[in-house]
Amino acid sequence: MESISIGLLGLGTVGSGVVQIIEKHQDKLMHQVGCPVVVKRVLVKDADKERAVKVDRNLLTLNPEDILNDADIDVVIEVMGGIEETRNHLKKALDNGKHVVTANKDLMAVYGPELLAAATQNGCDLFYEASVAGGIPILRGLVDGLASDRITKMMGIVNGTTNFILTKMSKNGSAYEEVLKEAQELGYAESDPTADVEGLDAARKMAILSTLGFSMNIDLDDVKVKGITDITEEDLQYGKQLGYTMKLIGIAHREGEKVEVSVQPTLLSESHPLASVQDEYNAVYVYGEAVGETMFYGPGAGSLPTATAVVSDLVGVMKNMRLGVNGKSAVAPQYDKKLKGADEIYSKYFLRLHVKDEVGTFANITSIFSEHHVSFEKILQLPLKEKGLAEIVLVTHQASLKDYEDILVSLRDLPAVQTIKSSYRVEGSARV
Ligand SMILES: NC(=O)C1=CN([C@@H]2O[C@H](COP(=O)(O)OP(=O)(O)OC[C@H]3O[C@@H](n4cnc5c(N)ncnc54)[C@H](OP(=O)(O)O)[C@@H]3O)[C@@H](O)[C@H]2O)C=CC1
Ligand SMILES: N[C@@H](CC=O)C(=O)O
Ligand code: NA
Repeated sequence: MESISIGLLGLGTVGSGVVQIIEKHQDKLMHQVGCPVVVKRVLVKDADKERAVKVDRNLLTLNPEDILNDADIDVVIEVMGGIEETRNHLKKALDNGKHVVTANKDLMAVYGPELLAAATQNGCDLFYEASVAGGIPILRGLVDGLASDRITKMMGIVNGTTNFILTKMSKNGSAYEEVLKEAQELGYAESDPTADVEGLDAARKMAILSTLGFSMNIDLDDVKVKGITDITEEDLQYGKQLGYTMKLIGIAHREGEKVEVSVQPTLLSESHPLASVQDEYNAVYVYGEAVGETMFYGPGAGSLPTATAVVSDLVGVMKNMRLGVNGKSAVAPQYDKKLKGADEIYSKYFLRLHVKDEVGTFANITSIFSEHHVSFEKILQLPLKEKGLAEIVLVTHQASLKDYEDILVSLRDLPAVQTIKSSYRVEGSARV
């Protein structure tokens, strides 16, 4: 091969990083694959836009066909985002025999199986390491590093924006809106940050992780999702008081043939290794039957960290090109999808209530829990400024999601309960 020609879809935060790494690490790329890597065309929306990296204007195009139909382009790198239009672009690239590297978890969570099948049919590679946990090589870690093991549980902080927000709110008492704006300015957030803060970005990544980790086609719709927009300062403070730290955690748990996949704000024991993951950093805690506990840690967002994963995938494609084995690495899921029911999902829960401070309130509340065979790890009752009201904060022992949801229904019907202020899943045991 004289050189490898790249067509780049997008030249934003990640695309700019890709160009920088290809330029600055050209010697390492050449040493590994035996030929230079050349960015031949770059798709953008606005050719006159100021950019983080200098690119010859003659390389820029507003027409994706200039890349998708260019016979000289070997690999399409997609870092433009979006779903439907981008799906069509990548399908066309694969049908035209071009290998694809993408960072697009929105796309892979919804159309991953379809595009992977198209890649195999066309003898092309489709790699997407950057789509989950940015620069952390978690997908290769699962597919290659832990290929011999059966994964039982994965717990991940897989969204850098929300981890950055929760870190600043918890450590500095910063205001949510102010920190979200800072995350956007730093290039961590999606173009529409709703995907970050409502948990959808993390859910997409958990769907991709679970599909690979459990070898089961987990769709985005299978992932129960809640974001961070309802978290209050009181919740953060009570969590700290009880020995927990608030994180947006993706949980994927397999018991026998059945799995549960969810994303929610979670009070995590301060002693859990994930509790130390700060700012835009991500981490995925993987439990395997044979390997035991492992943790993959690193920057989950940002231009160069994410671009590192993208260009590393490009090296993987180029190595396969040299060996003539492109399009052969995708392994179809081994197991039929079987999801746990609410009566099979167990966790501890944090609950904060405002109640009437009168005789019998506490007894009525605790009897609802005992009717569902749910006991308590910790309970606090404190008076409120509002006359005649008190605040009850409790952490349950392990309870099924079904029992806990039934308890919440009964509490809402109890006259003594004025408001259910907040409820969170709890992972790990707090300090005594
Ligand atoms: N930012 C991060 O830390 C991470 C991002 N990702 C993923 O990487 C992808 C890119 O993210 P990011 O770089 O942050 O996004 P940006 O918004 O910074 O960049 C998107 C780029 O794509 C171009 N583009 C977007 N839509 C079109 C279109 N319809 N036609 C032509 N060009 C288009 C834009 O052009 P123009 O510049 O002219 O506007 C821009 O150059 C996304 O899928 C994201 O989810 C994954 C991991 C981390
Ligand atoms: N917006 C995402 C970017 C990386 O996937 C995040 O905050 O993690
Ligand atoms: Na990754």
